[in-house]
Parts: sequence; structure tokens; C-alpha cells
Amino acid sequence: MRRAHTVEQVRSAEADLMARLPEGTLMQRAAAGLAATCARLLPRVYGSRVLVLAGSGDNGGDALYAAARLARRGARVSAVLLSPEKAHAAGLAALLAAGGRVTADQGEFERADLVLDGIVGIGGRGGLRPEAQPFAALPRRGRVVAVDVPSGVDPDTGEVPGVALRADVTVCFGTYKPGLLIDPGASYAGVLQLVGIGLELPPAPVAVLQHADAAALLPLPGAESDKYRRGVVGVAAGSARYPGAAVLAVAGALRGGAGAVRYAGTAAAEVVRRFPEALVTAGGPAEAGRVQAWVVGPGSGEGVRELLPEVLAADVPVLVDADGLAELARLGPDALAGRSAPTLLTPHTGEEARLLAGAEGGAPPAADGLAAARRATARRLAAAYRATVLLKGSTTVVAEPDGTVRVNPTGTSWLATAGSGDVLSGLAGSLMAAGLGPLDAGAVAAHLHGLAGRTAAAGAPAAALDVAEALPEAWRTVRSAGAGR
Ligand SMILES: NC(=O)C1=CN([C@@H]2O[C@H](COP(=O)(O)OP(=O)(O)OC[C@H]3O[C@@H](n4cnc5c(N)ncnc54)[C@H](O)[C@@H]3O)[C@@H](O)[C@H]2O)[C@@H](O)CC1
Ligand SMILES: Nc1ncnc2c1ncn2[C@@H]1O[C@H](COP(=O)(O)OP(=O)(O)O)[C@@H](O)[C@H]1O
Ligand SMILES: [K+]
Repeated sequence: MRRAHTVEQVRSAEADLMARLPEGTLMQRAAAGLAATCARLLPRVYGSRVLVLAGSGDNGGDALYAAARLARRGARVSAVLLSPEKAHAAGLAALLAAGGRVTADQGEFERADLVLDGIVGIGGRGGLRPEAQPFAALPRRGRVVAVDVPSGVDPDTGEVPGVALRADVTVCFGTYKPGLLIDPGASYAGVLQLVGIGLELPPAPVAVLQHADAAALLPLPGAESDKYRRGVVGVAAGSARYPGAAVLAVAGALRGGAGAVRYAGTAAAEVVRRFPEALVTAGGPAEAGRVQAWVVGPGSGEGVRELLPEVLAADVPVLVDADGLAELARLGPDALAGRSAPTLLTPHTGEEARLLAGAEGGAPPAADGLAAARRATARRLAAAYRATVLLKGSTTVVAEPDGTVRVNPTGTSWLATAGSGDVLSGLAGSLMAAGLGPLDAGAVAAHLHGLAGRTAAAGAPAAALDVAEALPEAWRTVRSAGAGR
């Protein structure tokens, strides 16, 4: 699991540790790790050109001390001081003593073999200031290493208000920061490298599953399993107008680990023609037989008005998607108030906007703003509906009402294709039927779905059904990383 902590948590852990250690120890640990990574990125340190962009805080201090270490190994180091009168004095002195120099020539950015971005770290707010903005657009020849956070990225949210400096590698200290894991910030961070500095941290509010974590959560049949014990998922989706959504949700559900898929709705004939293994009824959910979790909403059309309350009344986990979310936005959070089993909502940002308006009143907020602040808005939505929220998009965010968040970066923009969300809902519902809680089910589903999207769209467009068909391969990839189970 890759875990991230908020700026407030990092500051508090730093304060505890600094109180016990000689002054400057933490910064020296950070600088040593940073310099070691830089040295690995250069073909050789001696003679290479290194440019430091140093802001006015400790982030600049880290960069200057690391650069001093490189200068002592023979690198030709220059530093641009963004606020010369406020530069980290001791770090600058160390660099000058090691033979580095100060420059105001922006052309050095392009000539450098390596640029250290120490403009701003966890103290940064509100995007890059004007004096630093030109560097984001300059041509570059060498690699850019961000110190702790790419400058211009909000460390807590991943928001990029304005411009930010795109890094090839981000060396982060003590723990990952949420903004390095969540788009748009994550797309500026490049490869992440964690340098331990000895912080003692509380449980992480944000985490990213690695393959082995997903493998440990996958529901695998035991020797004594039968189809009912593996869990049965019900799919209430599709309509005469949109039968395809039913087919796609069932396609996802069949590859999620439940032992059987029941389908209830007017697309029963299409579903069974495509998937003879599905147990179908053309009636409503009440005629479907027992299930351990329901998926409701994809392509349901107007029929969702009767369907949603009926499914929500069942005392089993329910995943609400698509038309189900539109109806839920109309009804507001009270529609979930009587439920004791988990509810998982799977909106994209447009649906999220309507759900927020349904809870908070007023017009739906602009979808662009929601996408840029996805961790915060997913948590807001989860709290408002007291349900788990899986917010789809370039980084998928799964948020619990208590604020716990998992983020998923495995996807690809090829997944932005009609119907791929229907596959995801079937898959996540199937995982819930197999016994996973909504946070795990959402995170594992997003992880597998993202991988399947990559496999299906290896260099070419993939249709939603291709994504469903690539799910078994995604299971195998994940399981081979968690080998031994
Ligand atoms: N506190 C510690 O002991 C440690 C801190 N570390 C480093 O210290 C950093 C945090 O240092 P600080 O708290 O000094 O904060 P930063 O250095 O991240 O930023 C604060 C400074 O940047 C300016 N600033 C804020 N927003 C800006 C913007 N948008 N554009 C340009 N300038 C902006 C502020 O005026 C302030 O002077 C971490 O990211 C990490 O790199 C590490 O050395 C590990 C130990
Ligand atoms: N730019 C992107 N990068 C990665 N994944 C994306 C991107 N855009 C969309 N997706 C994923 O594609 C799926 C689309 O789902 P959705 O919007 O519900 O489409 P539909 O309703 O047509 O099925 C989601 O899993 C979402 O996370
Ligand atoms: K930085």
C-alpha cells in the first residue's frame, strides 16, 4: 500500500521528531536522500550541470544542501534564488562553500543536465507565484527532480491552480503527500521516490493499492466453496431503450468473483443471449431470487423511479450508478437514511455535481472544478449521503463517509468510452456480493478495471466489452504480484 499523509500530519510528526533531534538533522537526512537520487539519475556527477531553483522556505533549503553535496562530487551547480533576500541562508552558504554559484540566467534551465525544483514544498498554497511561473514553460534538456512536491501542485489535494513545474522524478520525504497521488497533481509528479527521515506517522487518510494489496483482497474460492457461498450479485440495469448497459454490467459482474449473477429487468432476453450463464428474469428485483448485493441504475431509464426504492429497501449492499444516481440526486440523501447495509455510489463528475446539488441545494457546481479537487469533493459527497463514493475519472477516488480515501491510478484515458462505467459497476457489485466492504470493493474494482483498460487498449481504442473481457488477465497480473496465495 502506498500511503499518503496530509501536510498537517507531516508537520506534527516533524515537530515531534525535531524536538528530539539536533537542529538540522531532518533537513540533512532529506538532502542526503535527495542528492543520492540525483546522483543515480546522472550518468556521472562529476562535470554535470545542475541547476537549483530555490524558493524562500525549507524546500529551497533541502535543494541547496543536496546541490552542495553534488557540487562536492564535482557537479557544476548554479542556483536561481526566487526571493534572493529570503533564501535559506545556511543551505546557500553550504552550496557556495562547495563551489556552487548564484545565477539569474534562465537559459541555464535549458542547458542543465538536472534541475532541482526546490521552489516550494508542503508550504505551498495557491499555485506558483509570478516570478516562478516562467520555468514551467521553458524548454528543457535534462531531467527535473521535484523536491518533496512539484512546485505549483497543492500537496493536500492535487489541485493545480494555474501552472506547475512538471517533474520526471519527485523525491518525497517521510511519506507520500495526497497531491502526488491524485490528478491533476499526480500527472506532474513523474516517478515517485520516498526518502525515509524517521517520522512517526498516524494511520494514513489516503492510500493507493499496489498489486499485492489488491491480490490479498481478491475473493478466491476455497475447496468447499459453492456458487452460493461465493456470493450472488443481482443486476437491475438496462431498459428497452438501453439494453446494452445491462449486458455490460453483467459482463463486469461475471468477472468480479461472485459465484452467480442474477439479472432482473426488461433486457433479460439480450442478457441471456449474450451470457447464457446469467440467471435472468424479465420481472423486477423481487422476482430475481436471493442476492448478496445489488447493482442498480446503468441504462435503467425512467424505470429507475420504481426500481431504486425497491432495491434500496433490500438489506444487502447496493451499488448505485448512472440513472440510479440521477434519481438519488432528485430524492436527496434521505433516500438512504433507512439503510443499514453499505451503499456504494459510483458517479463521474457530472453525476457528482447533481448529487451535491441534491444534498446541498442550489445549482450543480461546475464539473471542471470538481474534477480538479476530487479528493475533497468525493469526501464531501460521501459525508452528505453517508455512503461510500467511487468518483470516476483520470484518478478514481473512493471515499468513505469518515473521510478515508483510496485512490486508483491504474486507469488510462482509453477507458473514457461509452459503457466502460457499466462494466465497472458490475465488477464492483460482484466484489461486494463476494464479501468485500464498499471501500475495498470500489478500490479493487477500480484497480482491476484500470489494468483491464490498459490491456484492452494496448495502442488502439477499446470498446467497453473488450475491457470486461480483459478482466481475467487483470486478475492474473494482480495475483502473480501477490504470489503465494
Ligand atoms: N520542517 C522540516 O524539518 C523538514 C522540512 N522539509 C522540507 O521543508 C519543506 C517545507 O518547508 P516550509 O515550511 O519552509 O515551506 P516551503 O519551503 O514549502 O514553502 C514556504 C515558502 O514558500 C513561499 N511560498 C508559498 N507558496 C508559494 C508559491 N505558491 N509560490 C512560491 N513561493 C511560495 C512562502 O512564502 C514561504 O517562504 C518540505 O516540503 C520539505 O521539502 C524537509 O527538509 C524535511 C524536514
Ligand atoms: N481520462 C481518464 N483516465 C482514466 N480513466 C478514465 C478517464 N476518463 C474516464 N475514465 C474511466 O472510464 C470509466 C467511464 O465511466 P462512465 O463515465 O460511467 O462511462 P459510461 O457511463 O459511458 O459507462 C470510469 O471507470 C472512469 O474512471
Ligand atoms: K518543490
